[in-house]
Parts: sequence; structure tokens; C-alpha cells
Amino acid sequence: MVAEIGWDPEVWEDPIAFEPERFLEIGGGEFDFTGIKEIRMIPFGGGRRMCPGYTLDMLHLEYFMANLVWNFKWETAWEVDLWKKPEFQGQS
Ligand code: HEM
Repeated sequence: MVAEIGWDPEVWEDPIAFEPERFLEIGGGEFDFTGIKEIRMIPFGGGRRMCPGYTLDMLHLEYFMANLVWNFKWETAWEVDLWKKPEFQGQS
């Protein structure tokens, strides 16, 4: 059910496409997944029964991403200087 909320084509253009950059365009890069400001995608549910483990999950996902970055050689699909992006230097 929470997954289907996140795939609503009336809310998301081409919802199944992997376009993580779409989240940068919403709320100035501060996407709300808690359902407090709006409900577009709530992977941890919302309200009083929202997943109490979500802060642990977010830490775990950062750890997971950091390991991907660490262990693989990454290239951008288009020309971009990642060193000019503060979020890639942990300054976001
Ligand atoms: C990526 C990982 C996880 C996802 C996507 C996730 C997602 C969810 C969702 C959608 C719910 C239902 C919320 C609702 O009914 O509105 C839920 C409930 C819950 N989650 Fe998670 N969860 C994750 C990991 C965890 C972890 C690591 C813990 C514990 C350390 C945890 C503990 C719980 C508990 C106890 C509930 C029941 C809350 C209640 O019914 O009051 N979850 N989770």
C-alpha cells in the first residue's frame, strides 16, 4: 500500500523511472517522506503508526550508499564536476 502511494502517476511523472534527481526539485531539495507537509511518497508510513525505525533506516542507507561509493568506480552519465557540489563533500 505505501509503495503504491509512491507510484501514483497523478503525483509523479513516469513514477517507475529511476530519476532520483526529481527529489532535488521538490521543496528545494528537502523532500518530506514523513507525510507531515504532504503525502507524495511515504516509505515508512505516516502519522502515529509511522515506522519508529526510520531514523535507524536512514543511517543504515547512508552507510550502504557510502559503501557503494567507496567500493565501486563511479562515473557521471553527463558532464558534471562533483567536487563543485557541496552535497558530495558532506556540506549540504
Ligand atoms: C528500510 C527499512 C524499513 C522500512 C521501509 C520500514 C517501513 C515501515 C512501514 C511502512 C511501517 C508501517 C507504518 C504505518 O502503519 O503507517 C513500519 C512499521 C514499523 N516498523 Fe518499520 N521499516 C523499516 C525498518 C524498520 C526497522 C529497522 C525497525 C526497528 C528497528 C522497524 C520497526 C517498525 C515497527 C516496530 C513498526 C510498527 C509501528 C506501529 O505499528 O506502531 N522498521 N515500518
